[in-house]
Order: sequence, then C-alpha cells, then structure tokens
Amino acid sequence: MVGGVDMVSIRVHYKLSMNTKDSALRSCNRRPAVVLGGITLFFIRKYVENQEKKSSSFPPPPEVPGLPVIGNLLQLKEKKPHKTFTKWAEEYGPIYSIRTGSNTMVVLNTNDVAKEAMVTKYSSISARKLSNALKILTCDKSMVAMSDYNEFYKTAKRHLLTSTLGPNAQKRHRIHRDTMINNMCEQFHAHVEMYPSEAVNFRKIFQSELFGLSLKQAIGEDVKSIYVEEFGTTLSKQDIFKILVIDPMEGAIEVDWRDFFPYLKWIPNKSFENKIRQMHFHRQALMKALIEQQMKRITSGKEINCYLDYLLSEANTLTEHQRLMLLWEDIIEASDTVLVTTEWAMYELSKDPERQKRLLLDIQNVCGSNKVTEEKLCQLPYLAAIFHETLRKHSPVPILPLRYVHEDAQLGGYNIPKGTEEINCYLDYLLSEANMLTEQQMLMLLWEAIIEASDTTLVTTEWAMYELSKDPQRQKRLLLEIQNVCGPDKLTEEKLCQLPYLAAIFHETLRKHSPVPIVPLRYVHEDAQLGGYNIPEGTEIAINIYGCNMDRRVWESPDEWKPERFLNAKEDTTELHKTMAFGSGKRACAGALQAMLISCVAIARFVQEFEWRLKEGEEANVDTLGLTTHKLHPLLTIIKPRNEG
Ligand code: HEM
Repeated sequence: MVGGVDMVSIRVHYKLSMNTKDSALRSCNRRPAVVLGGITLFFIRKYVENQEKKSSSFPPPPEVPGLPVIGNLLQLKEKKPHKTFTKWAEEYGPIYSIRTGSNTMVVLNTNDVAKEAMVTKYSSISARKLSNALKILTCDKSMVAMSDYNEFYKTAKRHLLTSTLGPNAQKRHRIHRDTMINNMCEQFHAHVEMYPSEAVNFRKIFQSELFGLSLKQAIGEDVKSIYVEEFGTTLSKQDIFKILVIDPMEGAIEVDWRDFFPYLKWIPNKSFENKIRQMHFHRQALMKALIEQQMKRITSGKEINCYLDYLLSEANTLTEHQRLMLLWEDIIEASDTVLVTTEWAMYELSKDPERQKRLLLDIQNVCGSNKVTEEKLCQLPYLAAIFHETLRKHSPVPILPLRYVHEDAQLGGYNIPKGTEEINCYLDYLLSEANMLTEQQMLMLLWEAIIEASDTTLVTTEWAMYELSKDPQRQKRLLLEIQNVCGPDKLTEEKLCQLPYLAAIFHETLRKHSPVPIVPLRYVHEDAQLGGYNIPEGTEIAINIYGCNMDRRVWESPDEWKPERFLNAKEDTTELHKTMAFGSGKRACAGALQAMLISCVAIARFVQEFEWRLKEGEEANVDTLGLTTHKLHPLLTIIKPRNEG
C-alpha cells in the first residue's frame, strides 16, 4: 500500500519534471499554459493520493466515545491509564482509538497486535511521542530509551551496551552485583539481630543498595555525599536519590494541558514549566558536580571500569579523530573536489553552446530576471542533471580510500578472506566516528543509566518478595529447588540456568505486576495498518503491556500469581517472553539481562537465607503509584534467618 502511494507520487513527479523540462524548451510566451498544466497536475496528484488513501480496504479502529473537544480526557483522570485501557479493551476489542484533546491515540491491548507494532511495523512506528514534561526532562530525546531511531540513538545504544548493559559488560560488573546482594543480606541479618520481632522495610535496604550499584556502573563510585556549588550545600545520598530518581519519575507523569491541545501551545503554563524546569536544573547541577568529582579522580590517574570513563575515553579518541577529520574534510572538500567538479562542468558547458542555452532557459523559466538562489535548485532538474553527469564522467574521487576485510566475508558470490583490501568509503567511516556526543548528551546518558538501573528492578523484586511472603507453599518450593541445586552453598549467577522455578517466579511477577505497564508512547510517522485497521500518519500509539498480560484469551485466571504457568512452557523459552514486559523488537529493553540477574539472584538469596512472612495487614497493600508500577506502600515483612532452625 505504501509502496503504491510511492509509485504514484514518483510517476506524477516524473510527469511534473518532464513538464518543466518541456516548458524550458518552449518559448517563455507560453508560460500561462505551463502554469495551468502544473496546477492541473497538482490536483490530479492530490486526487490520486486521496483515492489511494480512501481505497484502503482497511477500516479505522473502533472509537471509544468521548466528549466534543476534550475527547476521552475526563475518563482518563485517574493516574493509572493502563487499567482504564484494559477495561475498554473488554468492550471495544484489542485495538481501539481514543481522543486525548485534539490528538488521536490508538491503544493496543493484545500480544499479537503489540508485536505487530513493535516488530513487523517497526519502520513506520519507531518515533517517540513525548509530553512537554518529558521533552524538558529528556533534554529533547537525549536518551537511548526516549530518542527516535536515528544516528544518536544508534551511537548511544552501542555505548550503553558496550560499557554497561551488554553481556560482556555485565560480566565485568559482576563484582558490583555480588557485593550488592551480600550487603543487602548483611543488612537484613543486622535488622533481625537488633529488632527480631519487627517488620523490616524491604524497600529501604534494596533501593539504597541498588542505587549504589547504578552509581558505580555509571560514574564509578557509590557516592555517599557531595557538595553542589549551585545549591551551596552538601547533599546526602538520600538527597541525591531524590533529585536523580524520585523527582524525575514524578515529573515524567506531570500533565500539561497543552499536551492535549498543541494549537494552544502559545499560552504560557508557568506553574507547570517552573516545576519541571526546576527538576531539570537540580538534576543538571548535581550531575555536573558528580562528573566533575570523578574527573578529578581520572586526572589523578585512577581509572575505573564504568560508563563515564568509557564515554570519556571514547570522546577523547573521537575528538582527535574529529579534529583530524574536520581539517582533512575542510581542505579536501572545499578546495579540491568542489573545484574539480565545477571546473569540469564549466569546461563541458563552454564547449557545448546548445546545452548551455538549454540550461539558461531552464533558469530563466524558474527565476525570471532574479539571480539563482539555493532555494530554487530543486526546481532546476537540468542543472542537477549537468552536475550528476559531470560527477559521472569526471569522477572527482576516482577510487575510494582503501579498507581491508577484517573477517572472512562474501562479496558478489566470491569468498574474500580476512586481510584483503576492499574499496570502500573512508569518508563514511570518519563521519560515523565523528558522531561524537556533546557534554550535555553525555550527562544525559549517564543519568539515564542511573535512573533506569534504580527503578524497575526494585519494582519487580519487591513484588516478587511480596508474593512469596504471602505464599509459604511456593516459597518452600523455591527453597527446595535452590537447596537441590546449591546444597549448603550460597547461590551464584552460574546456577540460575538450573533453577526453572525461580525463572518462573521472575516471569510471573513481570506478568502480573507489569513494571512498565505502558510502553513509552510512539507515533506513526507514515500511514500503517495494524491488526487489520488503517492507522493514519500522526496517530499516537500506546502499547498496553499490562492489558496484554491480563488478556483472558492468553492467560488463564490472569489475576492470580501462579508461577507454575511458566513451568508448562518446558523447553520453549519463547514462552517465557510471552509477557513482553521488556518490550519487543529493536527497541526491546537494553537492561533486561541486568534486571534478570539482579532480581533472580536477590530473590533466591533472600529465600535461601530467610523465611519471609508478610506483616499483618500488609496483604491488602496492592495499590500502585507512578510511571512504573511501584508498590504504593513499601513492603513490610517479618524475616527469620533459616540457619536458626
Ligand atoms: C524488570 C525490569 C525492567 C523492565 C520491565 C523494563 C522494561 C522496559 C520496556 C517496556 C522498555 C521499552 C521497550 C520499547 O519501547 O519497545 C524498556 C526500554 C529500555 N530499558 Fe528497560 N526495563 C527494565 C529494566 C531496565 C534496566 C535495569 C535498565 C538499565 C540499567 C533498562 C534500560 C532500558 C533502556 C536503555 C531501554 C531503551 C531501549 C531502546 O530504546 O533501544 N531497563 N525497558
């Protein structure tokens, strides 16, 4: 369908170009006829495009009825849209559209259609749609998770995976995870010793240690306090956590009514802007102070395996590259190839008066008596043809700088062994290397690594421990599995693959509690079809992971927490990812491995070392809060060390 539209526009464009060329050859006196022809073709083109759209055999998705102007906004008042979306899915089906003010949003509520959007139709639905709050907090998409699919995204994601989240990086950061889990267990033991019959606040211990790990991975140190000049004061770790994690998570769901009525964006909303800008300013000042402190460490010669050191070393190499490349590029392109091409073009035109005249007519036709400007270039096909023909005939760069094949490859059906020189484009290579990050982007990427590591893993582990604490039978089953595999030894990451029940607990927790209930919004940047419906360009897309995980056609008794449902999957590992808790396709969660390693080892070690029981009254505390499904009330449990018999 999209291809069809393209073909039509190419055909019409071709006709239009031909028309321009012909008119250039005719006399200027015939211009009214040319203009009339142009207008007619313009309308024909629009008509054909509209017919293409109308003739789409796909209907629009069902609409949830709303009010004039505001659409469905009033129905979405409570801050848990995933639940309202899931309720609507029962009435309007797995895919429907709603109106949030003047915006149209399509909501996807089943695995099939969500996968179609995230995987099959990715190329039409890869751009992020950000609220005004997120635009400020993400410094206009300067983060991997919130950026569109572009060069910045690819570079930044490569850095994040290479230095921090990819399998090799995770091996290098293993020591931090082991230390973190040991610290947590020690603190639980210390609590029992001091207050044997009092409930422990699970979140307080887990959150602080997890945040410490995220700081170590990002900037190399679990910072306990820092002086920030802009604030004129020293911040504690608690303050740092608030500014870097809690405030932005809250800010991310702040609503600016102008999000829903973009045509009113000229009206100021000062209280909203001040609030979000202040969060941004605080984060900015604090991140700068943290980075400066670490720069002193680096200058003193102490390197640490962390994201900051990696980014700086990359940036340094790139700066040198870039300086060299810019010099080279400026010199070679400005003073050489452009000259070569223009000189050859003028040579050809000077010896060919007919073509020179044709070009002149073309220019006069478009510019009249005015001088040619860059804006007019797109209307001068004959000029473009002269440029390209000169490039073809005189090839200013006859052979591209050499490269060599660094691993065996096939080219044109032949085997090309490693080490063979290949003609390729050096410029592209330099350009990609020069794709350097600015200081602000680096700050944002470091902050991203901190906030993402500090939140969802806590959410998942806290809910898993809640479920296990209220279910002694399943807790016992897990303990037996661990004892069977580890005997009296403490569980380590190497043993995870032998613990299917633990994996089932992890995945069932992700399913029932969907830590990221709605995938960060995307919008459709070219007309697409989803689930048999036509989705026009500009539509916002909300993928309701929570709704998918509560779908009765896929999950039996979806409200129950039943890890055994994942044991039936037996060898089929794809079954484990049926929850789509980490998203799917190219934008699937980059931190899934880290989340799984931390959460699974923590759950297993906590159950190995303690017996867990909910504090009285805690069972009813199932409410959630925020962008992710944070337990509203921190988990309170009574713990008893196992070795006490
Ligand atoms: C249980 C824990 C986690 C869950 C449920 C989760 C879930 C998600 C989801 C649903 C997405 C969006 C996928 C999409 O847009 O299609 C995402 C993206 C992302 N997550 Fe996670 N996440 C978790 C942990 C983490 C951790 C620990 C980190 C880093 C330390 C992390 C880093 C990221 C990044 C960088 C992206 C963007 C990936 C991209 O756009 O290519 N996540 N996550």
